[in-house]
Amino acid sequence: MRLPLMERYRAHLPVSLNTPVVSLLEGSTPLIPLKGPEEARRKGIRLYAKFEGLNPTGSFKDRGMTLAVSKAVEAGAKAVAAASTGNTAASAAAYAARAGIRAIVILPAGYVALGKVAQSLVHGARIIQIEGNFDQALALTKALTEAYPVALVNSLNPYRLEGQKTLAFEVVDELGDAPHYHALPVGNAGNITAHWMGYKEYFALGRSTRLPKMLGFQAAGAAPLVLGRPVEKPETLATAIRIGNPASWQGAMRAKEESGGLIEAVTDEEILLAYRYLAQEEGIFCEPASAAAMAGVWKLLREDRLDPGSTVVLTLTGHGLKDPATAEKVAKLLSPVPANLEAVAQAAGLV
Ligand SMILES: Cc1ncc(COP(=O)(O)O)c(/C=C/C(=O)C(=O)O)c1O
Repeated sequence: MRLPLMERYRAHLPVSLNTPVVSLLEGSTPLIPLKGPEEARRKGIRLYAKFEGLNPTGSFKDRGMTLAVSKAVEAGAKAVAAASTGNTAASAAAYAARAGIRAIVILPAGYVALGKVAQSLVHGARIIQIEGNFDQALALTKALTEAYPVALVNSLNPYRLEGQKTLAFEVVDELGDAPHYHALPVGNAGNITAHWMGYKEYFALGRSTRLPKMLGFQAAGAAPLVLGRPVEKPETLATAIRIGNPASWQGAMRAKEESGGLIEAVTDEEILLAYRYLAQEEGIFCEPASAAAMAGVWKLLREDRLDPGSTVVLTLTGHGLKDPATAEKVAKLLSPVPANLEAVAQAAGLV
């Protein structure tokens, strides 16, 4: 029987018997062994995809939201608010509906993928689109929750990171140890901060014999952590990580430095190649931002920067259905054909 995430890892979370469990049975996502590109196979490097697109709202955000909304309800909140590039909004909308409280989401107009807007709409969230980017949306949301009785559920809320650290627990529980490397995309940087928290906690408990090197990847047009300064006008087709001034900047730096890892940039072209590889060679449909992890690992493999025989886990953070428009950038839909066998066989390339 599948457990709510908060029950599976209750001993490691800031909850008590007074904490309601607002859950959609999130977590326990599959760790899928990849065939891996030739550059990995010839060095005996094993790749695994932690597919977070199979969470209830289709992204890793559910791990943090189950805890943040549960703790907000425990504190008597009647509404939660989040700025979002889309997935935090979708998750906040779903968990607020689950809890019977209101969700207010502030989105950068024109830069949120269709699937995520649909989710926030259908769950009944109050959607406010601003004429600005995510960083401005976050500043406004912080101001709103300071001025009115609304709980902030962005990753500035520590309960979000506490929930998201459970991904590391699941990887160690399943592999029997931590991987040598853990790769993931980085936008607002809550997730890399939370992954590192989880790995350190489990290592301190003796549940693993090693700590992984954290490999964070940003889109080249939205790479403040790579440049070492905020990016005023971040641009990338991976709209989930189109963020110029990460709220968890320090957490990301700690994860990189303490783990001996790295945070580097990948281009939109490399992201699309990885996005297509995962879908067409591995059968995994993730959203573009998630593919940045694959693009980054591929780059390190080409540059011979990963140890032979090592194990690499990639967090694929969101499902590809979130952003159907991007699918058309890697595959073209053929025009309709007459409804007869000859035309169909010809279009199928069989004659
Ligand atoms: C699919 C996907 N992949 C990667 C990230 C980056 O994680 P962080 O580095 O913890 O921000 C996001 C983040 C989305 C939001 O920040 C939001 O939804 O507001 C995402 O949706």
